[in-house]
Amino acid sequence: MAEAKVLSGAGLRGQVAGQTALSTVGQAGAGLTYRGYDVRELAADAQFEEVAYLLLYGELPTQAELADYSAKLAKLRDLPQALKEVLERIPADAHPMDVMRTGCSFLGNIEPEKDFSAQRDVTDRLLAAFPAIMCYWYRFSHDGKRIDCVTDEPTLGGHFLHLLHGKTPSELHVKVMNVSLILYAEHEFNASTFTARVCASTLSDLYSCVTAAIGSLRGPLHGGANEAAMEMIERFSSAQEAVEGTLGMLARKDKIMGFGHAIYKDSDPRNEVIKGWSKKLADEVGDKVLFPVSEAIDKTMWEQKKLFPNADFYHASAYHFMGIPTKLFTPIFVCSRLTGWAAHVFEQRANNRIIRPSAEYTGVEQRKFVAIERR
Ligand SMILES: CC(=O)SCCNC(=O)CCNC(=O)[C@H](O)C(C)(C)COP(=O)(O)OP(=O)(O)OC[C@H]1O[C@@H](n2cnc3c(N)ncnc32)[C@H](O)[C@@H]1OP(=O)(O)O
Ligand SMILES: O=C([O-])CC(=O)C(=O)O
Repeated sequence: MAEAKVLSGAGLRGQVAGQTALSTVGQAGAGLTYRGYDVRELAADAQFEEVAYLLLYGELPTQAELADYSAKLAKLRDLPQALKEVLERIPADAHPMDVMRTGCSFLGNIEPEKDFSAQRDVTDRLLAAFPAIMCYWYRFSHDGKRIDCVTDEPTLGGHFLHLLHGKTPSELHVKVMNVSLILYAEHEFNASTFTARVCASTLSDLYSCVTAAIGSLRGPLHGGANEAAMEMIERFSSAQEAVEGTLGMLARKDKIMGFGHAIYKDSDPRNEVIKGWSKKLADEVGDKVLFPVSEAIDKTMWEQKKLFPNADFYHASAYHFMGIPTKLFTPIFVCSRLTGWAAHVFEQRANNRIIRPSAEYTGVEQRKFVAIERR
């Protein structure tokens, strides 16, 4: 059974900043649960839409509820013309996380959350529209193509892959996208979720909370690590090179992206799941480099530093094997984590007090003002 990490020091580490009934992270036993369910069981047997429903509506749906929910999301996939026009103005070299931030924020202008009773409908709209926001911009700016934002794919993961590649995805790829969206959905008081809750605590609107959270997820110490991990893995052309390169990075005290965790002590339960799927995809494409390189880095990090891959590390190769461009990795995280962010906003609103911690002052003592001509 995994041991709990001793949490203390800067970054509010180990301090309880609020309550949640949504997930447990790093507790002995399961490691990660969503409303009491082990994430590994959800990833093995559930559909992402079921997990979204669980987080947003409180319980797993029945067959009929899931069918209604999936039909509701399918109807909300298309983008308003005004949003398409905004996306067309964003250059190809923009960062896709900035595109997601703008897309979310702009939708908040034209379809605002009028009052908090609309919070679930706004969330469902964003959940359905995010894949198209990402892919409409990507395909227009990179291929000069105005794609149809509606597909007949039954799942959000399949819908995303279809929009990106312009064709029906394979069953294996739909399965892996589904697993990935489940693994990334919720993670207690991580930096982006805490950002969303701070914003919610001022009684701001849901679009503002999500826009703020996207900004926090973008950084390489958080969601941006999946992209950064891919860039590192691609630098090596063999396992031997990867071992030498990793030793060099450690000697230079570089941060190795996709390793370590603020809460987990010796493993991230999401890693074994996505690593298994990455291996299946590696076999499917006949990969002889990326997966062995990833494993060599993984082994070296454990031997040298007792640092383990987090959820992001093997997501990099898994996404790559499905032909997803590296710069879209973190936006996929947004499509999934929206569910956790929104569920936390609902929780914060249901029992709110403005989040306003104190600071320890380290500046100069109080002193007399000196008029400008005497300075
Ligand atoms: C989905 C997610 O957001 S998962 C996180 C994704 N982020 C990454 O993968 C970025 C790389 N990892 C990191 O930067 C860190 O491990 C974080 C940000 C995830 C957690 O940070 P912390 O809670 O401060 O880490 P922790 O307290 O366990 O660090 C212990 C020591 O290991 C080092 N360390 C931790 N992770 C790494 C790493 N990936 N590479 C090299 N050294 C590391 C720290 O620098 C620290 O060393 P020190 O004591 O000499 O300062
Ligand atoms: O919990 C964290 O600090 C980061 C993380 O793994 C996540 O948000 O999924």
